[in-house]
Amino acid sequence: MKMDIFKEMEKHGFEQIIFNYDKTTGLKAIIAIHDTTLGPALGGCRMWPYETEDEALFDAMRLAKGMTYKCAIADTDFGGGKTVIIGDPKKDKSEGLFRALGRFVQMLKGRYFTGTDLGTTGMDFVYASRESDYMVGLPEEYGGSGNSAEPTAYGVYMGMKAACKAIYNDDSLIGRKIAIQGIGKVGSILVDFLVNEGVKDITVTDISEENVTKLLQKYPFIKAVSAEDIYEVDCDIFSPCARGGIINDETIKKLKCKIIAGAANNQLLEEKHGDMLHEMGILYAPDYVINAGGLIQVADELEGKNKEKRKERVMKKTEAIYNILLKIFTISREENTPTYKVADRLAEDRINTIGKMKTNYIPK
Ligand SMILES: NC(=O)c1ccc[n+]([C@@H]2O[C@H](COP(=O)([O-])OP(=O)(O)OC[C@H]3O[C@@H](n4cnc5c(N)ncnc54)[C@H](O)[C@@H]3O)[C@@H](O)[C@H]2O)c1
Repeated sequence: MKMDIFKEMEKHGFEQIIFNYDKTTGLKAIIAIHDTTLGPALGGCRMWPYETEDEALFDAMRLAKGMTYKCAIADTDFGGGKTVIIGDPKKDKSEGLFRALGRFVQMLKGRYFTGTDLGTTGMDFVYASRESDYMVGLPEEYGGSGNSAEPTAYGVYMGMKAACKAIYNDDSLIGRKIAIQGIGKVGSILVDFLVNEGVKDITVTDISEENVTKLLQKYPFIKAVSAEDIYEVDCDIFSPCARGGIINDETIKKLKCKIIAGAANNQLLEEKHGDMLHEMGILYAPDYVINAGGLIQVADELEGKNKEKRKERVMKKTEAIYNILLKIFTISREENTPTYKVADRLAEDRINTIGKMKTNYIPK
């Protein structure tokens, strides 16, 4: 069935969707701009061999809307946007393709900033930045803020502490049992933070044996289980740091944790799974709140403040995830409402308040 684009835009409050085709390179890219009430739209560029155009458009829209909420709750002055390139990142990349993308983004004159996401790398955007002033998250040697995994992992670590504060009235993680799904860029740094605090009972899984071996060489006391067994690990905190959609009808029955706090985007397959977690008494740290560390770094890069102090400043801002989550957990308990719904409401409240405030007339 073909998607009714304007109906979907109306339903989800979209401002603009741009279809970009470059005759020379064959670039096919969709830029979705969801909401720019707080400021220019911000959101990465994904490259994926989508089977249909509808699938690509749906992904761009879903991710762009998610960015609006993420930017709002993380206290940044940016809106939500996303780009998807239809193509195979292993075969279809070229200098021309990304420079063509850069030119299309440049045409938007700063309404939208983009950078890496699934299937794209910092170097792709070094090409794009030759044609555009609106690329972010470039490698540090090219003046960008570089890898965002560290602030993301730090935010997840702070989020775990906030969740323990809410449940045990103690934010120390020492003595807690923690199970981590995915020990890639974010998961492996998260382990460093945990070990550094003194957490001993850590169980991990990864479909990459190489990643598991590397981590166990570094920390021989860590346990590893198969990818299927991670859900059933008896733990205080389950931390999804691999892929989305992993809280679903199948896995939810297996969970033995009290808290879900991880970096993966779109952890709930459907909203109903957030309701189910709430009913089961499992405290869910909404994904776009707890994993906002990377976004906070990119937003800081765009604000263009003193580069030398960037890391310090970004980590400090990321620490605020602790307080935002505590607020969400408190409201959720007081109003008996699932945490994901509370997070959405707080994000919408901020957009509405700042949006209305901006209507006050200032003479030129
Ligand atoms: N990197 C960031 O700054 C950032 C920011 C926000 C959100 N995220 C999200 O966090 C998650 C992790 O990001 P990353 O940068 O560490 O990615 P990554 O690709 O470096 O790591 C993901 C790891 O998960 C493993 N994995 C994949 N499927 C698995 C499965 N079914 N079971 C077990 N392991 C599996 C992979 O082998 C890999 O090691 C992703 O969902 C990403 O979208 C990342």
